[in-house]
Amino acid sequence: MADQYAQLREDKRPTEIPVIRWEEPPEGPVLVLLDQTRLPAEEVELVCTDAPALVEAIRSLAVRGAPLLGIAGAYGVALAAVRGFDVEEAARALEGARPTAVNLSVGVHKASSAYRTALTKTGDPAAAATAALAAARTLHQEDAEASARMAAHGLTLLDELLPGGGHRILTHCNTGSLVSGGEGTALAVALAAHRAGQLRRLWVDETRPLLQGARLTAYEAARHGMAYTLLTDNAAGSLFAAGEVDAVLIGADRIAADGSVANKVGSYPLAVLARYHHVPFIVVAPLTTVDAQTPDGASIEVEQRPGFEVTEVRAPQVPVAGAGDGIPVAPLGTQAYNPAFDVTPPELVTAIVTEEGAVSPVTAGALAELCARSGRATIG
Ligand SMILES: CSC[C@@H](O)[C@@H](O)C(=O)COP(=O)(O)O
Repeated sequence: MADQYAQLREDKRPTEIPVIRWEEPPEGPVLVLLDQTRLPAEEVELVCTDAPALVEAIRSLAVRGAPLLGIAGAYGVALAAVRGFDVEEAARALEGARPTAVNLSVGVHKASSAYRTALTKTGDPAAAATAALAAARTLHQEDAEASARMAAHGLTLLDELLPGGGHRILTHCNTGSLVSGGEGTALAVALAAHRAGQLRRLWVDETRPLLQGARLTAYEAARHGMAYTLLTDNAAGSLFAAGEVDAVLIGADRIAADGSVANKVGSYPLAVLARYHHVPFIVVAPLTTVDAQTPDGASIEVEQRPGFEVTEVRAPQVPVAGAGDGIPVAPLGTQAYNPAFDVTPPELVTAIVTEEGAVSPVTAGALAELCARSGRATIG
């Protein structure tokens, strides 16, 4: 037990982290996921043979983070199609697995509409399943490309906003390779700054209650050799007050048409702190995260998670299970408030960086224009 993290301290493993892949063993196609609930203690893979297994993996956060949820949702539809299950039923279950990240429904819709179109055209379920899988693969590839472009645009923006270099960047939750077909969103920008010799320090919020910052972002930062320091979420205020933060970089689960940003709970307080301390607050997200159908922040559904995630703690090496399986840190029967996300209004966001460039200041019109320019005329 004492030395289970030794390898992580001296991490020399490749920086690329395989988080999701489609495999076709003789027993039939499967979706293989890196189980993120077990990180950083161990790298364990989960093999999904049907959509219900994937729905469970999504709910338990074995697979998580907005862009990856989209990719997983698309592969989940393909899995149901290839294995001959009811595709519409699988699509509904996958889409409903978590409510806030719009990418999940985008991914599910892309694969299921490819399936329906091919089925109408050919009448052949096998050809339709092939089309659904192709749509999932395309989304996976497009996300990798978007990730690289966001990193480049984000780095340019940082250079403009902070011309002196030597950035000290604060980030929240996990937004790297673990959530993406590529190197992620906000963390991809920090990584680009690191590679350019511009990152002095990555401040990593631990991100209570499920510790995506401590378990996952620190894990990724260590693998990349970034200079990082972990802090408790409530230490951020004193860090700003000490003048130690040059910029905040976060991802997003859903961006409403007015530019309101839903992201991991704790993002909004960081935006307030950043405004008070005159520090840029930058959101990095692919255009698949912009949701034209949701007009404003108040219309975003925020996922409420079970109270035991707050009233108990558990070690990452213990598989996630239900209430009562962790170590209690509150009296039995304590009620917990456990929203998974919060919403930051557009006026607190300095810029939204997408694969098509940055929007700053953040307005409904500027976002709509960016989406229209990219061919995603879904806004408005
Ligand atoms: C690019 S990732 C952006 C968000 O999905 C990320 O910051 C986040 O909040 C993830 O939450 P999670 O509950 O771990 O899925």
